Amino acid sequence: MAHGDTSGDFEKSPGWLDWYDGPTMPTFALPAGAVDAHCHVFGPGAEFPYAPERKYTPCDASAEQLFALRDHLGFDRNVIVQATCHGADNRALVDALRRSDGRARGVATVRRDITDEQLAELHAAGVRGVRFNFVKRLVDRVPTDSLEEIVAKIAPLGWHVVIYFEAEDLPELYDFFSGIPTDVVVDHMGRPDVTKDVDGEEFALFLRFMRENPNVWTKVSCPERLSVTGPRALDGEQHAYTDVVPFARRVVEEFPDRVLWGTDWPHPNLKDHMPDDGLLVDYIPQIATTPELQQKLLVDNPRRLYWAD
Ligand SMILES: O=C(O)c1cc(C(=O)O)oc(=O)c1
Repeated sequence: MAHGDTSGDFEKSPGWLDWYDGPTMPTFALPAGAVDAHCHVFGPGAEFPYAPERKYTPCDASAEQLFALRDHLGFDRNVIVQATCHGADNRALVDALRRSDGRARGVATVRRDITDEQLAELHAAGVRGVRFNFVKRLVDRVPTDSLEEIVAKIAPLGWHVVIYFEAEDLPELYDFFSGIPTDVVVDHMGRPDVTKDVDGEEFALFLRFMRENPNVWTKVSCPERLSVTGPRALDGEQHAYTDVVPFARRVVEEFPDRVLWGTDWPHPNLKDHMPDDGLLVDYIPQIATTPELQQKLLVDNPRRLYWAD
């Protein structure tokens, strides 16, 4: 079956862009032990059905395909994040973790009625966090009292909370986020609008959020999602997404010990192009400009958060 097919009874959402087949070999040599700290598996749908409440149906993207990409790009490990198309059914994630020989950790999505036994099973598989999603096109909003109940259950395991939201929603969510007692990891820098000034009010609020809350980390990932003017990581482009660079570089330089990076493979819901993941790796030295910063971003930080034990 071609990689873009979706199996089982599933048909991809109209306009779906499949992940890039045959990525180039990156020019940037990743440091030994580098972690791709944000990626997903999708299905395969015939084995691990997509959730009824999903807002999109992707192409399949299996654990084997993810691990092949890991090896091709030169990563040592993955952090696999539960994608919203699987809802709170973590079977595909758990299966991928179990096949990884300890080289993958996971972030799950759970409901408030999750039991301690189920959490222990997820922990044994390699899950180390839960994801709370506030992006309206991806999920229906879960009330904060449910989320607080989940935090109380996962905190004793030493897990953290991954949050995904858009910059315009940070003012409303600021106090709730600041009250989370565990480590917190923000997906994709809180999705700044990069057409705005990096010194402007919107990004200043995000930087203040990180400054005021030393338990907050962020992924400086997804330039391909945030970029408006590009250029795109395609056709050999070594300096892609220059409009996102000032934002990511600012965060890496101010918070070098609380940043992570991931490919976001297989890049759900991109509308205008699918990046060449090899060239996406070549974006990294634009935002982490010294070997010391690269070592923290790609090796030391993710290992501290996900492989402390
Ligand atoms: O922006 C997105 O569409 C997106 C979706 C998901 C997901 O569906 O889980 O995850 C991401 O990291 C990004």
